[in-house]
Amino acid sequence: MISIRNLSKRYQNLIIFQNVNLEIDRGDAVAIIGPSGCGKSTLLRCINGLERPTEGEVWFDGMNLTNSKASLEKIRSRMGMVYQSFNLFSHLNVLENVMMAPMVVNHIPKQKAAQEALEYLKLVGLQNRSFHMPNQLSGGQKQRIAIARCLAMHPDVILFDEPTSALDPTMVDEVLGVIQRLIREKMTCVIVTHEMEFARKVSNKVVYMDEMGIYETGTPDQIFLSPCREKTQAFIHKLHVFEKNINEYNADIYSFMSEVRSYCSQYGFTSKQLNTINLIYEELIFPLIKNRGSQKEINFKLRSTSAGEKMEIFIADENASEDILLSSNIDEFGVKIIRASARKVSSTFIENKAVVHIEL
Ligand SMILES: Nc1ncnc2c1ncn2[C@@H]1O[C@H](COP(=O)(O)OP(=O)(O)OP(=O)(O)O)[C@@H](O)[C@H]1O
Repeated sequence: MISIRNLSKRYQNLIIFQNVNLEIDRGDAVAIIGPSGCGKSTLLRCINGLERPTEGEVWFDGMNLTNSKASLEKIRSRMGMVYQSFNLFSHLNVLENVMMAPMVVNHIPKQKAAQEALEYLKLVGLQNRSFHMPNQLSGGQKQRIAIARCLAMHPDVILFDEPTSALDPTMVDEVLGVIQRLIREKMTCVIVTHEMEFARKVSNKVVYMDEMGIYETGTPDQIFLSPCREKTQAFIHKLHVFEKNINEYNADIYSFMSEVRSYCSQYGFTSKQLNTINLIYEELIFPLIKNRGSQKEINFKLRSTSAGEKMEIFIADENASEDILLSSNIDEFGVKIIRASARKVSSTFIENKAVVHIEL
């Protein structure tokens, strides 16, 4: 239905995303998630032609939207958009807000437009507010009116741009409930959202954006239960990371431990865990650096979940083979103490680097 091909967007020298490819089929509910500022809303605006992509194409039912000959107005009427900020006409009542576009754009006679508008207001549970003005409604009600207004144009797909971000938390569910109903009724929906639980529950495709593009896509189970890539994992599990490249010039245990200590106190590490990190530095990292005899670095990464239930260390060395990291180059006794202090120690090879993984 919608095919996004090699789409890129830049503002002057600022690359927002590049080489985005995505297929959206009829009946899909696609959730677009990712950190703030990664370009989710910009991608949505490029899909419906509100924003012109720098490169690439968006195809909608066989029509190339990026081709200037395409009638954007005609296409937009089949592609509804619901914004964070509702965008209702403040001088029109609820019914008139919903009737407006069908009458003006599709030339539907007034009586028929009113009849249909009432149906859609009923669908979003607000038929008894038809003659209210927007300023008499709560945020959640305004957003449901915005959805009714969108439905009145009989769109083939609805793009939701953070539909609940501007709402008081008590009103989020009433709006998500309406969207969920549309999805159940097989309306094709693309939803940019920060509501992870909702995305997981209602979508059939999840797109995680990061690093100037689509970083990982999958089913909700793939993305939320077992994401493959590191940044997706960090985002989903709300991981905090402390990272440092250590070489022979900055291998100073006092400054290293002072940085680690301030990170650890922020994220609730125990003093026993802190002692283990100190030990790891002395018995594992420092001997490795000493034996390096070059300017090569060792990457140290401390990672923890926000709830503090998992705390891990990754030590990556691109020069060492897997076994060297944990045996021959370093003092066996030191490794034994580390093993005794940590929950789990293992080593693997990732992207040509030997990596020791220690769970504290
Ligand atoms: N007209 C513009 N000119 C320059 N930069 C822009 C413009 N519009 C957006 N940006 C930048 O593009 C980046 C992506 O913005 P966008 O709103 O698409 O991100 P987002 O992922 O939807 O963020 P959020 O989740 O916070 O809404 C941001 O850094 C933003 O500042």
